[in-house]
Amino acid sequence: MDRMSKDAQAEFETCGECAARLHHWVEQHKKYTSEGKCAEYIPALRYANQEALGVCIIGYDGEIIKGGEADIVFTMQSISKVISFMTVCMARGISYTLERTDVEPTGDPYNSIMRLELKKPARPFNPMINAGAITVASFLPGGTKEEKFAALLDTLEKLLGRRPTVNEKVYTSEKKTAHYNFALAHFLKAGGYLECEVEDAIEIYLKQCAIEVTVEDLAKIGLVLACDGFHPLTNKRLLPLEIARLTKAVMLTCGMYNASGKFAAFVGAPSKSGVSGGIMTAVPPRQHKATPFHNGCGIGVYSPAIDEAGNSAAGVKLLQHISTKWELSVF
Ligand SMILES: NC(=O)CC[C@H](N)C(=O)O
Repeated sequence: MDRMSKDAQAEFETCGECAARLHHWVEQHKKYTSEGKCAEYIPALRYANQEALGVCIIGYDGEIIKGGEADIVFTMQSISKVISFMTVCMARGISYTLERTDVEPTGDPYNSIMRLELKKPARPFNPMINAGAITVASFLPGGTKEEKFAALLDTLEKLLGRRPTVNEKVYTSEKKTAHYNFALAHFLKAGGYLECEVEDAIEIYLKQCAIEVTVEDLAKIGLVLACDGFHPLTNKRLLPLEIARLTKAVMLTCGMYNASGKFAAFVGAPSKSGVSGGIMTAVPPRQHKATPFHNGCGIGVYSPAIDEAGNSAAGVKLLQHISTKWELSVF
């Protein structure tokens, strides 16, 4: 018999009830946007609506629910690191990729340069921090920066069913102020961890950060990861099983930067955030058959006011609430 507590049974809801509940939770959590601030170091991001909060959940059977400002288009920023990592793993193999970036959490801010100096050889700690992501971007398959970036778009097109666009304004605005990222790239180049020139690696990396998505797009990718790379609605395998698993492990341990431990403890689902305020979450199937989305789901959240670690302030709080109520934790 399923492990079905009375509480869990009481929580059983139809999709319509879930949607109503989600809508209510979004309204309740809007107040937490005041605990964060829009990223200002990328000039174009500071004009986002600081009070926005939107969410989309897509379940295994294609059921989709949304709440709040769910139609806003925003840039992926660091969430794109998941896509580039998977693309390089698929094109070049897992061991080749892991020789160039480890999968260990750092506990440092995402743009920290410190460990590239402290450890020799200066292999980046993981692909979810900027150092690792710039290395990974340089190793995307292709002989030119255009081919490399196209390879990343190919993966996204497979996952989303459309080829996403780049927000040129965000890209050029970040490029002007990307001093940290250039510094990281020079260190990486000196240590032999870039396949292309510094300028090209930064161009690919910043362009991937400026790819435009919605919360529904993030939920779609989250769902495929939740299902170990298999798309439950089209019955197609989009990512190899071992790459989907590896990616989820890296998301869980490193995806929320130096708040990854707390996020694992209180939300407990592989997730990746970006400084524009997006969070992509993959919720694998769970034992508690009486809870909504127990067959797994993908979640996309957007709320641009971010906390000190660079994670969406209200987004994290909302995910924590949903996880507690619907038992989303993998632990
Ligand atoms: N945390 C993030 O989303 C960082 C991405 C951003 N483009 C940067 O490199 O700084």
